[in-house]
Amino acid sequence: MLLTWDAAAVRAAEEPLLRDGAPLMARAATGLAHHVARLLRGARGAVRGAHAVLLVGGGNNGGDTLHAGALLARRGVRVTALTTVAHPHAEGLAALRTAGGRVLPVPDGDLPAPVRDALDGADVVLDGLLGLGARRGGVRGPGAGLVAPLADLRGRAGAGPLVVAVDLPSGVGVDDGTCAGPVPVADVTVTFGAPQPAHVLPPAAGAVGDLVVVDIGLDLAGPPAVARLEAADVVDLWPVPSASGHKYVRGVVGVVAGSAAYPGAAVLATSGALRAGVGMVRYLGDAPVVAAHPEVVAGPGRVQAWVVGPGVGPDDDVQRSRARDAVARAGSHGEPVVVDAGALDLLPPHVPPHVVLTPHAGELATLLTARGAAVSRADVEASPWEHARRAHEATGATVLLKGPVTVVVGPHGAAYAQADGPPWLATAGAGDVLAGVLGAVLAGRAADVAADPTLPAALAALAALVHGRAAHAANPGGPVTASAVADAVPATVAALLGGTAR
Ligand SMILES: NC(=O)C1=CN([C@@H]2O[C@H](COP(=O)(O)OP(=O)(O)OC[C@H]3O[C@@H](n4cnc5c(N)ncnc54)[C@H](O)[C@@H]3O)[C@@H](O)[C@H]2O)[C@@H](O)CC1
Ligand SMILES: [K+]
Repeated sequence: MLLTWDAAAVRAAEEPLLRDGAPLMARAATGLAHHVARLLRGARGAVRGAHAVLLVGGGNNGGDTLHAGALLARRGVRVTALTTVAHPHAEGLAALRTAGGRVLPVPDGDLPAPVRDALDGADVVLDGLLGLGARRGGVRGPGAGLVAPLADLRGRAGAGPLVVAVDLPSGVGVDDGTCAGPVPVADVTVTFGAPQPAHVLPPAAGAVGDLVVVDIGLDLAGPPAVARLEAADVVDLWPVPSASGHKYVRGVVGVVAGSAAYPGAAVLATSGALRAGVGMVRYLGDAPVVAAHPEVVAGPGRVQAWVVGPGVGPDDDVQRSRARDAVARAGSHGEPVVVDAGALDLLPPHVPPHVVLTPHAGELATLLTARGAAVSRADVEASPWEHARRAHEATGATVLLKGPVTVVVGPHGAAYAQADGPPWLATAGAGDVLAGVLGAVLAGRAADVAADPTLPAALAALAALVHGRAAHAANPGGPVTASAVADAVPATVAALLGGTAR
């Protein structure tokens, strides 16, 4: 599991070490220079003779970058520092100059020709404008003028420089993953001590690239902020049937899905549940689910978890009433419920955390707006983490917000950000499959869910992980259909449980 700590926790961990005189900046710069050299060797076969351009801001992030530049210069790299403040880190600047690095001040406004030429000729650009000290609003001042030219250079297919973010892509909201202004997009981010929420939360996570953590000796004592489940975590969470387990012990999922307009949603949600290895699926509705899946039992009966809402239309009073009943039962009897799509407007004022909402950004905006906050889809997309949290706080439910990075928020600080699926996964019906997979894992672990209010969040992240990986497996590198994603779930689970996955 990848754990992150917020800026205050990282600073608190640094503080006693700095008081004792531990050379944290030297450790950070040494690790940074090591990874930049490794990347240069990989990209061009040699470190010596490469051209590194440093984007230098006014704080210690710029200091790390200048010191790393000095180390690279000593290894034969031609280093140019583009300084965006009048007084960059003094020691770092002196070290770079002593090592033979060149320094070019960047003014406000148009970039002078030598600055443009330096960027044009760079093999690697180190983004050291802002790190932990970034205040909300993106990069301001002369540094902001470097972001667009850098993006243009990266756009040159195969010919642009490698971009390495120092600690964080400059200007991201460290604790909430927002990008309120222009942010340089990195190929690799080298962070120090511990990852932070912005490394995993959208939209900032999209600017991080590959994440490398350099150990500078921090002891992160407090609770982590946002987690990301990895392949190795699946075996601890997935409901694996015991040899003696019968179908009721393995979990029965009740599905309330589909309507005349969207019968396919019911088939896909049911596919997701079946392929994830549930004991049995009971289907309530008129869609041709049993024809598609003969193993499904039509009609009511005992279930361990519900999936309600996929393809349920706003005028379908019968399905809506069934969905409403399932959500109400979750409050009184404790069966977990996945509430998706057409059932999201049926929530009572407050529900327990084993009610898991699975909206996309537009649906979350509608849900929050219905509860008195004027929120647009764009607001949610700009700050998915904040809005998922608000939805959890407003409803009590565990919230899984779908997107390129799926964010999950539950009670007691349970929080996950999963980036497992390819962009191809943004396809009709994929969300129905996810709802089914999540219903299956909730049913399979219903007894544990009753005992641990944070478990639904972990299981929601688990379902997102498996769903995303199934999309990769369905057609590596190419388009997928929702049905193909569902079909890939059993082998994906087997690989993850068998330890054959990466
Ligand atoms: N504290 C420590 O001992 C360590 C810090 N390290 C580095 O230090 C960084 C944090 O350093 P700082 O606290 O100096 O902060 P930063 O270097 O992130 O930035 C602070 C500076 O940026 C300015 N600034 C803030 N928001 C801005 C914006 N939106 N646009 C333009 N300028 C803005 C501030 O006025 C200040 O001058 C970490 O990210 C890491 O790279 C590492 O050297 C490891 C050890
Ligand atoms: K940075």
